[in-house]
Amino acid sequence: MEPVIQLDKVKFAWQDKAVLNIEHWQVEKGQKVFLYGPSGSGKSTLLNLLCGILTPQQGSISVLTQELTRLKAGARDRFRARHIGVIFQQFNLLPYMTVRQNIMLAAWFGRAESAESGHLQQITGQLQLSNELLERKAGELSVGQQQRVAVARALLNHPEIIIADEPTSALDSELRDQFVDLLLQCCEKNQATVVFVSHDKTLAGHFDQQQNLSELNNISEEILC
Ligand SMILES: Nc1ncnc2c1ncn2[C@@H]1O[C@H](COP(=O)(O)OP(=O)(O)OP(=O)(O)O)[C@@H](O)[C@H]1O
Repeated sequence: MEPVIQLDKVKFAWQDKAVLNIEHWQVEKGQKVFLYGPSGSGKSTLLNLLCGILTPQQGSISVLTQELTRLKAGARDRFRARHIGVIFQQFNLLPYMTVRQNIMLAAWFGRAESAESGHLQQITGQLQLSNELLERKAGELSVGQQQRVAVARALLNHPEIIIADEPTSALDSELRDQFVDLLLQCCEKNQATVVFVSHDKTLAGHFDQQQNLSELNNISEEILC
């Protein structure tokens, strides 16, 4: 199996506070990884490193065989736009824009075919987003609808990797399970590898691999807290 994400000897500190020290970690193509750990253990920091939003002070982060630490900030942004779909905790939708406009924002930096309307229809169909809903302002949607829009935007460029940071925390447990099922089904159809972060260990069973960040990270929890 080929790794789509590989970290070696990665060290990251916020100012002088060490947060991550990871000897080796890899995620293989098509894997659906549930990454968990206590609050403050560095989950969001790790996701930001995988996306190239942050860079480590030491070590190597290879994504789809591209060494991210060798790219300048602009090149990392372009790489993320083409290859990684990110779903943020707060969804980051623009409330005054329509659902269609919010989703199509991803096409701006992405692949040319993402801007084709047939492609948009295919993604919105998978996520049960109706044509009527596409024309509504994002700020008028329920949390569950916003979540599906955030997934549609993340999938629009057919990314090889989906990274999701606690996207279920605002939902009750039944909706949470439904959302994770739908997300994983869509990722499967699009053959995307998934790294999903959550505190909520009841979701772990949906995934084929569980990774406790505290076991991966060679920094003691007393230092982190
Ligand atoms: N922008 C920042 N500046 C300084 N320190 C930061 C910053 N962001 C995070 N940290 C610190 O880094 C550590 C890890 O934070 P991080 O947000 O990655 O943890 P987390 O596991 O995602 O937490 P949570 O589950 O609560 O979201 C914490 O000690 C936090 O205070």
